[in-house]
Order: sequence, then structure tokens, then C-alpha cells
Amino acid sequence: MLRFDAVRIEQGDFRMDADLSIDAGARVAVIGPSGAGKSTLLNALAGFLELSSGRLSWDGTDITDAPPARRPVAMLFQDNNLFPHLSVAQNVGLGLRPDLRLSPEDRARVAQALGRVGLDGMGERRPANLSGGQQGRAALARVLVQRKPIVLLDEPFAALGPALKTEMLDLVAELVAETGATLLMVSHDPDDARRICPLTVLVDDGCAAPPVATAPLLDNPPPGLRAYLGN
Ligand SMILES: Nc1ncnc2c1ncn2[C@@H]1O[C@H](COP(=O)(O)OP(=O)(O)OP(=O)(O)O)[C@@H](O)[C@H]1O
Repeated sequence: MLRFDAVRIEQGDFRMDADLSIDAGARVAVIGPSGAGKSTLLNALAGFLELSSGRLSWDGTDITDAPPARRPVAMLFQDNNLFPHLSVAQNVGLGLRPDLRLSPEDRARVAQALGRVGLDGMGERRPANLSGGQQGRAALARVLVQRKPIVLLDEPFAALGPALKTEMLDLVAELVAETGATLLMVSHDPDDARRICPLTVLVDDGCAAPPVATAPLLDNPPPGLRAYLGN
């Protein structure tokens, strides 16, 4: 179980509170108005941002002060963050070793992850020689290869067309189901949440609320969310 225990996060004038738990293996959308703090919540969990107060724990182990690399967390960012001068396999290998000194086992893991996302035989290409969807898959492989129990996606597929986005969302759902990973996904599209996240954390008004069932929340949104969703 992932636990935010009386967490407060501050950034300049912005402050947000979170007191909530997420069961291992849950798939959770993080939804709320622009500027509400969705990315901030993920960044704090990934260790890119210090808490002002409160504790974070995973499976009963306190991770509040752990550096990002020691946390049980792998994060996929908005623009995929592939390095253009590295091969696809090297980009994935960065998930294992930032210095890219990959052992034969590491290389085998990279190849396996590439195969799992449908990029067999494309490891030697540069990202520029992949389609947008294939680049998304490469970035997913980098998350997968880390075998971390918590996967964070911050609006990962916003730039993709609807068909490709659906395909990537379904691949994410499949991969986390296979590995048993817990998923937190920021999205501006409520249909993304409905598609692969049975639960939703609503971030609004300086608070990240405990997860609730996604469909009833979106069918009958509270006023702040209703205004944001435009219905
Ligand atoms: N480095 C920073 N210093 C000060 N304030 C910041 C910093 N980064 C973000 N903020 C503020 O923190 C608040 C939350 O930002 P955050 O990016 O988490 O929102 P968000 O819900 O992810 O928004 P969006 O949906 O637009 O991406 C905003 O008010 C933002 O202006």
C-alpha cells in the first residue's frame, strides 16, 4: 500500500495537502483543474520535490527521505524524454543504469522490454527514426525495464492522435496488470481515466482527495470538477 500520511507540499505560494492510501496494484487517475497540483503530487512521490511535512510510505517502509533512484517508483513524462543522440536500446538502458554500463543481463532485460512493447529489432535506431507511437512505446519500455512497483504517468500520450492514444493506454493497462504494478496517471481527458483507471484521486482546492470510483465521480462531478470538465 502507498500511503500519504498528513502530507503537505509547498511550491512558492502554492500549497497542497494529501492524506490518502492507494492499494498495491490499483490503477488510479489523477484529475483536476489546471494548476491544481497534479504534477506536483507525482513529483513529490517520485522524490523530485521535498515534503514540507508529513510522511510517504510504501508497504510500510518510509520513503519520505529516499532519493529518487531508491524509491519504488518509475515515471514517464509528458514528452517521453528520449535522448536523440542515443539509440532506442540505450534510451531504455538508461532506466537501468544512468552511466549505460550495461551488463549482458541488463542488455537482455532491455531487449525483453523492447520486445514486450512491440519494438523487436528496433533497438539500434535513433528515436527520430521511430514513429510517434513507437517513441511512446520506447519510453514505456524504459519504465518497464526498471521493474518498479509504482508507475507514474504525467499526461503521457497527450500529443498522440485518438486511435494511437487508446492503443497506448491499453498497453499501459496490460503491462501494469502483468507486473502487478500500481499506476498513477495524470490526465486531462476524463475518457482516459474511464478507460484504464477504476479509481480517481481528485486534486482541487489545495487538496488531493482519497481515491474514489472513477465512473460515478465523472458521471456526477462535484462543482469544481464540473466547471473544469465543462459540463
Ligand atoms: N517551481 C515552481 N515554483 C513555484 N510554484 C510552482 C512551481 N511549479 C509549479 N508551481 C505552482 O504549483 C501549482 C501546481 O502546479 P502543477 O504543475 O502541479 O499543476 P497541475 O495540476 O499539474 O497543472 P496542469 O494540469 O496545468 O499541468 C501551480 O499553481 C503552479 O503555478
